[in-house]
Amino acid sequence: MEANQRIARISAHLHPSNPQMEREHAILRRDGCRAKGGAPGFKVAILGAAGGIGQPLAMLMKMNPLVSVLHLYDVVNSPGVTADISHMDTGAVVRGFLGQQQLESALTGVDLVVIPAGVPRKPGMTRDDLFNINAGIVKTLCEGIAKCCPNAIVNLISNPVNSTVPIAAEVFKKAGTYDPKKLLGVTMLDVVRANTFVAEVLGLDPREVNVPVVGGHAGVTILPLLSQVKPPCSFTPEETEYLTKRIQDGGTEVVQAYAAVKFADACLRGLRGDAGIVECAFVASQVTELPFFASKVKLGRGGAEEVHQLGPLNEYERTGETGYFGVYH
Ligand SMILES: NC(=O)C1=CN([C@@H]2O[C@H](COP(=O)(O)OP(=O)(O)OC[C@H]3O[C@@H](n4cnc5c(N)ncnc54)[C@H](O)[C@@H]3O)[C@@H](O)[C@H]2O)C=CC1
Ligand SMILES: O=C([O-])CC(=O)C(=O)O
Repeated sequence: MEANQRIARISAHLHPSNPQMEREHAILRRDGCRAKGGAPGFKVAILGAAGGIGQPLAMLMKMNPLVSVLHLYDVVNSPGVTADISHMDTGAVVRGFLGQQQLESALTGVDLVVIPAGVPRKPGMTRDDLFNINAGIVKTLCEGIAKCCPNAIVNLISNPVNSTVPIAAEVFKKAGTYDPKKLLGVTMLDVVRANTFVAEVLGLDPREVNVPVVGGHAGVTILPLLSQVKPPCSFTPEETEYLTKRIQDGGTEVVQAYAAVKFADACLRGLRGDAGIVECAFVASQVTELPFFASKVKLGRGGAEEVHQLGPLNEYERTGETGYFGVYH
């Protein structure tokens, strides 16, 4: 009973109609994106914030000094997650939003929207098996974005990324708000994995390794460019085969929020105007004949301001067993 009352009090506190929240909101509105007591920064919304990716992502974003306001939206459990995260003694002000009737409040005035909402894979499933459920979820969330924060940068994590990004593009086109530079599918996890696995093989610190990963975010569409690893190095055919397969299949080993945070942080540094921010992402692209493709992009105030060419590919990458690039020379 007591616990229930406490939960009710917490929920009331976190509800956007709570007077204290209203006051906080008013302060935030007056100061633009400067949070109460915090440094100037960006307003970020996480949609699906109570999930396996959403919760650690929320925690890590609360620790990011570029974030002044953090909105945590989910259809379940967001009040409890918000209470937890909001007690962290870092600058960002945290607000919780629960259920579709609060989606618009969660999105209003936001600079960056990160979307890990939707169902994850169970053993034996491919990412494509998630399409039926996640397509509808992403559509609804993107309709909210088109209405409430049409200029925000969108980091789309929900799988299958190869399909949810084109769906989001169609929603934005229909609403007349589509800016291809601002819609980015998160493939950073492929890069993070590639850096780690390549560093293991080379006996290096993963932080010193950079492996571009291009294509898409499922199975053979994930193509690590092992010929372009920095620092420059070479691999035996067996190592190439092992690393390519391990990077492609990494999603069945583990899922993690770290990569989502790393990518969101890169987007925020781009928004701030930092120079030389280049990361891989799944974006609208003319690099191949496919309409969306992951490759290196330069992140700036406008989002993915430049989509880089793939650079020279070796024989394996062009025509290797994955066959993915067989048609692109
Ligand atoms: N792009 C990438 O690198 C990665 C993508 N993923 C994908 O991210 C998604 C989430 O994965 P997990 O966090 O592990 O799943 P999860 O099931 O733990 O969390 C998903 C969250 O989304 C929420 N949700 C469901 N419908 C919603 C809606 N209409 N609006 C807002 N929130 C909603 C759920 O309540 C839940 O809290 C999956 O589709 C997964 O495949 C996961 C890891 C990496
Ligand atoms: O594999 C999954 O289902 C989640 C994901 O996208 C990844 O870990 O790369």
